[in-house]
Order: sequence, then C-alpha cells, then structure tokens
Amino acid sequence: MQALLEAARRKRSPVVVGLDPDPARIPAEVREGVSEPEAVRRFCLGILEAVREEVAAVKLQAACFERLGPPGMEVYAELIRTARELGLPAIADVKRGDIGTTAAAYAEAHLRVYGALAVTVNPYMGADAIEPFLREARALGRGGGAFVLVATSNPSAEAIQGAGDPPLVERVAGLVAALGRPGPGGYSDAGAVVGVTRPARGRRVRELLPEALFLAPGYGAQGGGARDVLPLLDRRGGGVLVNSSRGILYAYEGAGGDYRDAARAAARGMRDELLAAGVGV
Ligand SMILES: O=C(O)c1cc(=O)[nH]c(=O)n1[C@@H]1O[C@H](COP(=O)(O)O)[C@@H](O)[C@H]1O
Repeated sequence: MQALLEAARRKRSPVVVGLDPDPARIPAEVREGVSEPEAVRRFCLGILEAVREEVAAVKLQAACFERLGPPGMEVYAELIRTARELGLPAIADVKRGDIGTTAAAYAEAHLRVYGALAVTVNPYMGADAIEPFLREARALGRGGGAFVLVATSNPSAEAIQGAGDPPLVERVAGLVAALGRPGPGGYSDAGAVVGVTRPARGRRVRELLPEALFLAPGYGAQGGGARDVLPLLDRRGGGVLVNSSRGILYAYEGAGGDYRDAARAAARGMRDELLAAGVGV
C-alpha cells in the first residue's frame, strides 16, 4: 500500500474521493443529449480533474459502472487509466470473495486488466478467498494490495461482525495480520476496511493491526466526522485513508454553481477538517 501512502503524503491529504455515480444525480447540463454511460463518464472525468490536488486517491464503486452494462465497464477502465495519469491511484471497490480459482480471476480482472492499485475484498470465505488478491498485487509490484472488510460502516454490520467470542471482527483482523506482508514503508499489503461510523470497534481493530493501512468509509453522507477517525490512527498518527463519495460528488446540490467547483470545495473542506482534527498522512 506504499503507493497510496506516498500519494497521500505528496498531496498532504488523507482523503479518498469515491466515484459512486448515480445517473439521476448528475447535473442536467452534463446529462442532456447523451447516453447514461457517457453522462457518467463526463461527470466522473470532471470530478477527477477538479479534486486531483485535494485527494490522495480515488475509489471506484464497481457496482455503479456494472449497472450500466458493457459501456459502463469501458468507462470504469478509462477512469482508472485517467486517474493514474493524474497521479491518483485507484482502489477498485468490488468487495469480492470466492474460492481461490475464482478469486484469482477477480484479482486478474481488477488489478491487472483494469489496472487498479488495490481492491476491496470480502473475507467471509476465509484466507483462500483473500490470498489471490495479495499474490496478484505482489506479482505486479506496484505497491498495491487488498483492503479486507473488517468493521464495515453499515447499520446492521454489528449483528454479524460483533457476534462470537472473540467477535468475528477480531478474527478477521487476525486473518489480515497473518496474510499481509510489510512493504518498504512498514505498512502491510493487506489493509483493512474500517468504517468511521464504528469508532469503538475501529479502536480495537487498530490495536490488532498496528501496521495496516485502513480504508475508512462512512464520512459525510453516512454521518461520520473527523473526530471519529481519531481512534483509527496508528502510533504515528496516520495510516488511515478516509473515503467520501456522495458528500463530494453531489456537493453542488446544496452549494449550487458548477459541480466541479462544489466538489473541489467539499474535498478541500474535508481535507482541512481531517488535518485540523489531527489526522496525519
Ligand atoms: O468498502 C467500502 O468502500 C465500503 C465499506 C463500508 O463498510 N461502507 C461503505 O460505505 N463502503 C463504500 O464506501 C462508499 C460510501 O459512499 P458515501 O456514503 O456516499 O460516502 C460506497 O461506495 C460504499 O460501497
């Protein structure tokens, strides 16, 4: 995950912009007279260009491109390419998890063919569902890896992840620790998804994973704020990349004006708020 950290340090920003395009919320002037995939393409390219200096990386929600069919996947591929050219490493949010051979195919697709630096992985099927993603990232040697869902941000997560003794969330954290290999900067290539909406769980996950990079969604639209990130920080006061999707993409709905200006202002405001709260990079 070294490449993600380097991008965060270069930009002095722990912010990840999430590309979760919803055709119905794309401004009318971008949508008019073009197909949905083309509207999504133009909208997302505008966002990338607008926030490139304010954010460390971009996370593409694969579902939002898959739902547009094959043209949507062309757009997905183009956005990953363009993000890289703009100096923004791409995280493919695919949340895949399957038997080893299938996981290897997913890893090849998203890390090698589409060219994302990292992916999100569902650990429910165990170690052999995660390892192929780490193997592929190591073979590519770009400093990427996999973010394993450990403590997710959604309301019903606790009913599953908090069950058992020790709770499932701690077992999964143990799995992440066991599978990851430290990179040159000290951070493991197996990262953890830890929602900012569950700071108490997040604090415990950090105790169990002192060397892991966290991808932390749930900021903004799901109610999380900068102070909720603090329990997730590592002993150096960093190690967390905070994602916001709707809060940046659709900032124009509240602010008015050009969607790109509103997105840039929202990303900058988020970065400043995180840095002021003590979230380091
Ligand atoms: O893996 C993720 O990124 C993820 C994990 C999680 O626990 N919660 C979560 O919201 N996400 C994703 O993060 C994004 C959150 O979007 P916003 O709530 O609009 O910022 C979506 O793409 C979700 O699929």
